[in-house]
Amino acid sequence: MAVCTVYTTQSLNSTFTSSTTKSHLGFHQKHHHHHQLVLFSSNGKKWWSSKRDDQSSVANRYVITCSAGGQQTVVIGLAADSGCGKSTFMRRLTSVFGGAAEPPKGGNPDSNTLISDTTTVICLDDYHSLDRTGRKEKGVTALDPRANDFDLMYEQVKALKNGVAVDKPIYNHVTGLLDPPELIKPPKILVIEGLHPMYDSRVRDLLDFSIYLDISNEVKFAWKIQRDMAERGHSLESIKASIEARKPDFDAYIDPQKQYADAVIEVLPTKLIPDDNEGKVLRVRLIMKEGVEFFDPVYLFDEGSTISWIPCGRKLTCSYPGIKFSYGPEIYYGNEVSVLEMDGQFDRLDELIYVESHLSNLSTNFYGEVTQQMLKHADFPGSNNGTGFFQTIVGLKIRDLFEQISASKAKAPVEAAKA
Ligand SMILES: Nc1ncnc2c1ncn2[C@@H]1O[C@H](COP(=O)(O)OP(=O)(O)OP(=O)(O)O)[C@@H](O)[C@H]1O
Ligand SMILES: O=C(CO)[C@H](O)[C@H](O)COP(=O)(O)O
Repeated sequence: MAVCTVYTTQSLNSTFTSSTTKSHLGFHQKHHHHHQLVLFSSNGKKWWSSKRDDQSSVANRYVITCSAGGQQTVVIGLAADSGCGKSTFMRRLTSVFGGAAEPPKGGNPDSNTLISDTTTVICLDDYHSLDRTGRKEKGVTALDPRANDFDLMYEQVKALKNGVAVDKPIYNHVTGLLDPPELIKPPKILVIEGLHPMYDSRVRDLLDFSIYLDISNEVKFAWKIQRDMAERGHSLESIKASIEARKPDFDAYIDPQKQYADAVIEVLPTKLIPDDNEGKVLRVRLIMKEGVEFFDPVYLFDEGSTISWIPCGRKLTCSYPGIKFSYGPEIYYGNEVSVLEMDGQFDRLDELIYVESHLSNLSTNFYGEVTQQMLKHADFPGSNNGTGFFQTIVGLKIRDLFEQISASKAKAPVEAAKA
């Protein structure tokens, strides 16, 4: 991997590691008078230079192309409304790769970024262009595209995908302000999580795989109450008001992204208890798009058939209201999908191996890996139902996708380094 250092003609600005053929660096600097940027390799040789892109809406933006050879970052998008389980999902995903995910060492304590050996998770809230006061003054919510900088999001995700580090802004959820940027180096896997990973078509096209967590209104409300009332001391009225205030923009800008997702985890109230309004028992559907490169949907018993399965009995302990699985082909937003559904909850996680052994295409490295992951994180929310089960399965599919993409890149001829 080649190491490049970026200088302007005047002063040193940032260092980045490049591991790509054809990297593009979107460079953003506020106080800069010279209009040329020169990129040097680690041995001091001039690598490439670029004039300022005066057509760009962002001041002093430079686009640099350099050749260095090597592997690309795999980019995963995870979309969901706030409080819908993205952080929990991320913890399950990074655990599949081993090693803990932590905020950047020695950086801003309010950073939203999580880094582990293989993955870096960035939160798209960091691309809010309006801070809390700005949004209030303009009367827009954070879900409104006008409160977000999609140009910068696109430039930076593209740069990272091409192996170039970026100075990413930080939205501080404690103060509601935009903090000074943090350096993000290109990881093996970049996860962009937040409200709008699939909203802008340019960003969407950079994604190697996309996931939408679709939590039905009833369930979202139950979770919000549990967290914001119990853990954050909010009143029931204020929680209701905040959900209502967000709903029009959620419906307009967030929800439509699910049509683009390669996998959707849909969380609904159970059908096993008539007129249930407690929201404790869940019916969860894993909707998997057919024909996605490097992604083979999971199936139950027989691929492409329609199956209904009640596994409760001798090998799986079920208390009221039991567990019901379904599987089959469907059409979702005009696309062919396979849907695996689980209604109900597990009593004993160790018995999950019985269910796991009836599923195929799980992309496990060994027999029982899903069950092992579930047991490892038994204390995470959703571990006794389809939310945790399907999140774990999607985590394994992402690992498989990453391995397949890496293997296909390794086979491709490597372009010679330019320096
Ligand atoms: N699968 C689940 N089952 C039950 N409750 C859940 C589940 N996932 C999340 N929750 C509830 O929702 C809360 C928020 O979860 P999490 O922090 O993972 O969401 P988030 O989308 O990252 O939230 P935010 O964007 O606000 O940080 C949890 O504290 C928990 O109360
Ligand atoms: O929808 C959200 C995504 O997390 C937040 O509400 C948004 O980022 C604004 O944050 P805050 O409420 O802390 O100002």
